[in-house]
Amino acid sequence: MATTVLVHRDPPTLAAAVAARLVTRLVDVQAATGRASVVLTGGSVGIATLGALADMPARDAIDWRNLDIWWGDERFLPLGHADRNETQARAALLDKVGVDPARVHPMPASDGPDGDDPEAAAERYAAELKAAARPEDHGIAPSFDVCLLGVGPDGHVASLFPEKPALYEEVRSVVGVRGSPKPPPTRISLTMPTIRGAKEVWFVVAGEDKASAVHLALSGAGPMQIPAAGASGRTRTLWLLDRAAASKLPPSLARLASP
Ligand SMILES: O=C1O[C@H](COP(=O)(O)O)[C@@H](O)[C@H](O)[C@H]1O
Repeated sequence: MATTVLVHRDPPTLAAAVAARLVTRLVDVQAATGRASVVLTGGSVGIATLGALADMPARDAIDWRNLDIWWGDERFLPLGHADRNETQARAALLDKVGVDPARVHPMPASDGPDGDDPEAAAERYAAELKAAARPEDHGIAPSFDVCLLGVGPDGHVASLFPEKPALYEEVRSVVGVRGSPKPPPTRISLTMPTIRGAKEVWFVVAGEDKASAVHLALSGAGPMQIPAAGASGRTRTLWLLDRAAASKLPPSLARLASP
């Protein structure tokens, strides 16, 4: 499995580069198979990437109606809440392109059918993933074509935080998370085995406050301390960084993509 680190000048350049890369990858997969799937991330650079994609004429090359859209994690809040990753993704991109609503798979909200019960909501999402998994996926969730992941300053990915029980989950594809160190405290997250089932994992990370976590993840830190260290794609893992996030990496590891 190949790991590549690419460094871009600044957050807007990074967001535009990831958006362009996403167009190419999804178009290629759709040309080969007629469909594609992507897992979205929330967070600053994750949403900026969706905004950059919305602004890009090349977005029309994607067959939006044959794209399944999933989320890596969600803040467990009422539907339409401004802090939900879903709300932000819809505003930045999904409301502007011709997605098939049946193929957009938001994680449940805290005012949904399971009420304020994140574990039940996680089970509901797990059932949706299982129903979408095909025999060739060899698992209880689809083998996503691209899984986008932000990384927190503490090294968290999705809503898998250092040393928290969700990180140790080996069986379930989705878990409810309580007591998140980053607000809001209640969340839903894909588990590490589900993330690792993706064909490609792309970390998208900007900012100096992430530099230590990025360095530790890429220099052999344990995944219980730095969750990002435990996430990888089955065929490819890409670290897409801005200069500040890459500032603690040895030059031998990081290739400057936009000088
Ligand atoms: O809360 C979350 O944070 C992480 C990282 O966000 P960032 O703003 O530090 O880039 C994000 O990946 C996750 O989806 C989100 O729920």
